[in-house]
Amino acid sequence: MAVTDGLLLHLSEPPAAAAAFRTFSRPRVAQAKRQAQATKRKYQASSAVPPAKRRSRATSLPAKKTAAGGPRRAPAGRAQTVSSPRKSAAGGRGRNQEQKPCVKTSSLFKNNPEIPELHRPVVHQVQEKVFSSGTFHDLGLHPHLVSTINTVLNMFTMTSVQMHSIPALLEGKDALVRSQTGSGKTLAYCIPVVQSLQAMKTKIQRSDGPYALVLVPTRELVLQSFDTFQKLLKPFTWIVPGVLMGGEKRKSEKARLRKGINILISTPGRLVDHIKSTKNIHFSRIQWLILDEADRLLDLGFEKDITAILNAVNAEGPERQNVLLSATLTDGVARLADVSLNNPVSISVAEEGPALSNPEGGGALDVSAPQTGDKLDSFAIPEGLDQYVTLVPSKLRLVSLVAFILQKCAFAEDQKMIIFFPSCELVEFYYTLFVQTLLPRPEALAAAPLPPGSTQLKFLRLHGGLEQEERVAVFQEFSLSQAGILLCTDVAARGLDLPQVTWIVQYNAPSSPAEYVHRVGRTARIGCRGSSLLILAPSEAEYVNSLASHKINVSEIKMEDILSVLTRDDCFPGRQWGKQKPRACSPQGIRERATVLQTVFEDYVHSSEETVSWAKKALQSFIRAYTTYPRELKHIFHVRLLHLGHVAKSFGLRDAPQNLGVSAVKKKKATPKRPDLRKKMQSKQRLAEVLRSEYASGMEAGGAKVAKQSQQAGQAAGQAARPRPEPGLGRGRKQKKKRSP
Ligand SMILES: Nc1ncnc2c1ncn2[C@@H]1O[C@H](COP(=O)(O)OP(=O)(O)OP(=O)(O)O)[C@@H](O)[C@H]1O
Repeated sequence: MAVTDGLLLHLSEPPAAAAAFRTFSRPRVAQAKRQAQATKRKYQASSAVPPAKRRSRATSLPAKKTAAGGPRRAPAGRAQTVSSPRKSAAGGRGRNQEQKPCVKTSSLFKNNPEIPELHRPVVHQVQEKVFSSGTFHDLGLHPHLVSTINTVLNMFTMTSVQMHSIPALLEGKDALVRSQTGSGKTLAYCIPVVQSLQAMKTKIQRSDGPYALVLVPTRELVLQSFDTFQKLLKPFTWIVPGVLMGGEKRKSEKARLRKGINILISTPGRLVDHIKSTKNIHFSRIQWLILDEADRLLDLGFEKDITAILNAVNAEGPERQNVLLSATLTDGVARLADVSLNNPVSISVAEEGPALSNPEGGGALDVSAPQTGDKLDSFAIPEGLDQYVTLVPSKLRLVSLVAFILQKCAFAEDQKMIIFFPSCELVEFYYTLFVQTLLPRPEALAAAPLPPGSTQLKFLRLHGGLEQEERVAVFQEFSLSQAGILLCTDVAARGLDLPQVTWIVQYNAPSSPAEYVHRVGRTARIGCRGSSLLILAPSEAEYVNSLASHKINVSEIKMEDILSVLTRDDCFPGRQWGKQKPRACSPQGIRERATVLQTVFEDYVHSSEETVSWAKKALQSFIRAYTTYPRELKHIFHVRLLHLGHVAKSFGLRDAPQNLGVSAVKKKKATPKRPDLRKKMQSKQRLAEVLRSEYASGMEAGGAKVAKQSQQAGQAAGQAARPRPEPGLGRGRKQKKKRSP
């Protein structure tokens, strides 16, 4: 296994950060010449320090001793309580660095791969007009419902998707609804459901049980949809909405089901659990079946559960209306809908091309039979969304991310950023690392308050491995916050309506263009502006073309522009940057400070064996996630293309762990006779496992969920050869009496 270009420095004074600064500030004429000639970008130029191995022996000290001591800081607030290792370590905005006699730092800017020029094709994004010219008054709804929409929700004008969906659904049609993220699809189905149920001739009784069943992929979405129904139902108190979702006590859910729920909102896994184990659940009066985020619900991770639910509903239920909604209803879903819905209308607000004609009508409406083909492969992107990509060598990924956080959140007020990671373990790792190294201790803050114009960073994290209570608390805290940085998995990618998010950062590329669209769709909602940044390694640059083939346009931000914030002395208050001032914004100054920052992370990670092994596990999780990219993206994201030593740097590890790649290789050797089939199965199985664990029903026992999940994920590869369950909807359709999606 390749080892990173480690560099050992023996220093008594000044402290570690300053030491790194000095090391990297030597004049390098030869190098400058090389730089001028090279086709490489200037930030990849090597440092002229001697190779690590030549210098290391005499100066090496065990990593543990090199870490700065100091009292441990109690993290502020509930959401910052973490279970990860938290030994005293270097770092922390404001932490004293003076104790460090010796530090091993690394040449971040050496031996990096060339950053290619990004020739991105310019494509015309599909766009939609968010608002229509119609008002809720125009729909002929119950006057109390209209006044609730106006006074409680403070909404008057309909969005385009609402203007077209609500009348169609009120006419009793099945529908496939596709419109961009943040365009108001939730109300597009909630309003017709409430209008139709309140108008029933025989007044609904609570004990009647469910009339409407709404399925969504995550618990947060359950709560969000429930909240909307609750508000709309204010004047119609006899109609009772209720939720079933993982993480809650099954007993109390059973009691609620016994009392009666008329509009039942649930995640698939939890509902299946109740179908199997609860006597009081029945679907004999179901009139509405809504699948929000339908493409996610119908894909690999949920097939089985949805099949079980459809079988249960079809067995009992009368004729009902079915509605599928998503910003990314794909070809497969449309075909499926074509054969399984009853004469459905397809409502799509999207319009091809840059200009929006038909401003009066609320965007081009396509109410037709479900479409297939190219049109469905291109997803509408909110007009107010500015999308960026940056190419960053693996070694520099961590410092670049942190520089970006500092640039966007430390010097501007009211910045809300969501950062997507590929697994729970990665979220936990970076969350703890950032809380431990980037936040000032309270006593440091008291002694030296933040410089004027800079903002205290606040980190939160959300993923499927957290206890339900904490998930709800984090979701609410981030929703209500004016500012903050939410580190999360794709559990937050779908449907979440978190107000005023200004930046979406993707630390890894998502596994499909649809997931990309949903992730970036957490900002620029309902006509607002927002921005997104996708971080790619140089070897992953081609992903930009893949996005372009789905009509997604991204502009490049150069890594050096991101790193340049580090030359601000106030960007990392309390940190000793060294006695010399860096040459303002010079490439050399940027390199020095990036190295200082990297040293902070490496010191923390190498402060104990426990933290090292924790970082290794996070790295392992990253690699595991990397193997789950689908076949069509494997030529871009293949684990063999990763330089593990360089990737290790982005986990604060100085060297690549020796045995990490081996497991993957070993598994390949245990190949059955059909490698083509086996490979396909393996990656699909892994993806399914990841999805299942991420969107789990929450029925598993409480306790150390994060640890349990990582263990499960660890087993996923071992289960790779297990046959995939039968595709659920096909089976469901055969067994169904009438119609089902
Ligand atoms: N007619 C309207 N006028 C003003 N605001 C609205 C209107 N309809 C919905 N909204 C608001 O727009 C935001 C986005 O709505 P919603 O979450 O339903 O979008 P969505 O299309 O379901 O997005 P996603 O595809 O991401 O799930 C919400 O805050 C909602 O309250």
